[in-house]
Amino acid sequence: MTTTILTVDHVSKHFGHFQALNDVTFSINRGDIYGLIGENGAGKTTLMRLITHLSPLADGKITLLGESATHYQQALKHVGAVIETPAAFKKLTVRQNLKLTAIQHGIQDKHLIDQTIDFVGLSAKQKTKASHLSLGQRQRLGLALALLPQPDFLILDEPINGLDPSGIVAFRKLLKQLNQERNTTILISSHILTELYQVSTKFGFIHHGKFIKEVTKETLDKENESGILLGVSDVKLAAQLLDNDNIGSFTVLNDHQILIHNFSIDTAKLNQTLVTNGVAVTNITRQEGSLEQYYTNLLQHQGGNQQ
Ligand SMILES: Nc1ncnc2c1ncn2[C@@H]1O[C@H](COP(=O)(O)OP(=O)(O)OP(=O)(O)O)[C@@H](O)[C@H]1O
Repeated sequence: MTTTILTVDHVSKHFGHFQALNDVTFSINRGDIYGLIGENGAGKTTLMRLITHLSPLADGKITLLGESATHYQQALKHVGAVIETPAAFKKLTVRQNLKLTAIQHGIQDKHLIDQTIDFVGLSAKQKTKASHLSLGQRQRLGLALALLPQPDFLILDEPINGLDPSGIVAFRKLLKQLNQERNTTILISSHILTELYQVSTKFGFIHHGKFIKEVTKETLDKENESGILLGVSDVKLAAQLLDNDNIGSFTVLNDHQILIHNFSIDTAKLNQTLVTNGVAVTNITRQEGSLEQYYTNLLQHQGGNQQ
């Protein structure tokens, strides 16, 4: 059963005469890692600020963990967020910042502080004041503060900014780990689309304040013609064998090629099945279309990216 964590229903936001969000409607299911994509000024941060009540909601409705009105604040206790500058106290050390957050959330378990510092890779810096941390380390501290209360839903606005390449890899692992081991649902925005592609299960696109498209990673891969490209001597027989093997969705591209819309198949096993049944396999390769390309095409259909 899918549970909806967040529903944004016909939400608009004005700053004076300027409309930053225009009738935005979408929802996020439990377990999703939802990548939010849009140009500078598209409205991503504004949307995240509305969800977390950092900015007042005037038009539309937002339902968080089933709550939209009086108990919204209660629901927010299950949300961790890093939006814009992480909210650490500069004069306090890493550890003191976490202690303070623990007190604010009534967290008694002292090990949780150690675990969280370790989890974000700041053990060596736990006695360092927040003001003396590098940009990437401050990002990690912000994440630690958001993670400490073990939220069900994590909202991250451009969290990869300022991380070095190994930091980005560690961060990706960390998000996947949170999602898989703690079933944490994540809403994340980033302009680094290659990275966003690697972590997200679904993508939402915002353009000039409008929510223009939502696509699952699976559909995106299909539309991008991404998957395992199989070169075979007999496509008809190969297709039958793939069906018998319940390999999942695939497309016969031409007389010699089949595209399997699933990167996680066991290619060695597949090769063996085909060869044993008399199908010569000429090649098995990964074919990847990019999220960047998909986004560029989407913007072209929106009539370019003029302001
Ligand atoms: N407090 C404010 N007052 C006036 N305009 C605002 C305010 N906050 C945001 N805006 C405007 O709303 C629009 C959306 O801004 P927002 O920060 O949500 O964009 P974004 O998608 O997060 O962009 P970026 O990728 O650059 O971070 C921008 O044009 C911005 O100038």
